[in-house]
Amino acid sequence: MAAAKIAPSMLSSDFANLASEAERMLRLGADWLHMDIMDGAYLDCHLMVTNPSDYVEPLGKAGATGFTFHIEVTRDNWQELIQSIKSKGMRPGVSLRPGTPVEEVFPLVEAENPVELVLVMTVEPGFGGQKFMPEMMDKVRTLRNKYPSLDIEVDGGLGPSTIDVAASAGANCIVAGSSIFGAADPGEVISMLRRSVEGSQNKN
Ligand SMILES: O=C(CO)[C@@H](O)[C@H](O)COP(=O)(O)O
Repeated sequence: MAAAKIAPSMLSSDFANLASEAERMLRLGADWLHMDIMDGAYLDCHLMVTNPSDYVEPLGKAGATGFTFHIEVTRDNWQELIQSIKSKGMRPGVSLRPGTPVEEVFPLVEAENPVELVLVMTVEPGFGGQKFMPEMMDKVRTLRNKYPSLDIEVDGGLGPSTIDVAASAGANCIVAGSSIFGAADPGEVISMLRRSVEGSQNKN
């Protein structure tokens, strides 16, 4: 079973106090800190850059543990990219925009040198505070049925009112920005997201 991972999106944090915001989230129980990286050229990319391979070395040096690129910009070079991400000691992941069919990521999960996480975007990438797209749950269900132990992440509009739908579809890694950073008690939201994922897993 893929373990629950709650990842506050630092895009919603106070950028003037990034270090203390990161420490606060970890203290409140976050598993990962979700960082969105964009160069302004390819705003639909989650590692929102035209050439994700340019960022492997610097992110590896900076101590990143996970590197998730978008399938839409790597259709021709994902094999080399996965290889180089792993060579820097990071976990490779692939993300897909709402309009991209889920089948496009199957080869990357089934490759000899596979990705270890699939990030299903539940909003168009770009900024926090957008509305969750429940229709993306078909992708999550398809992935969970096909790959029982895969890390499946969802990002965009996740919070107390949408988590049960995502968790019951099979998502185990939850990125949440405004619902955590905007809450009176962010620690309680982190715990609540985790309870929902673990509760859904225990039912199955
Ligand atoms: O990648 C993105 C947006 O592109 C996300 O990580 C958002 O930052 C999530 O924010 P909320 O929808 O949870 O407010």
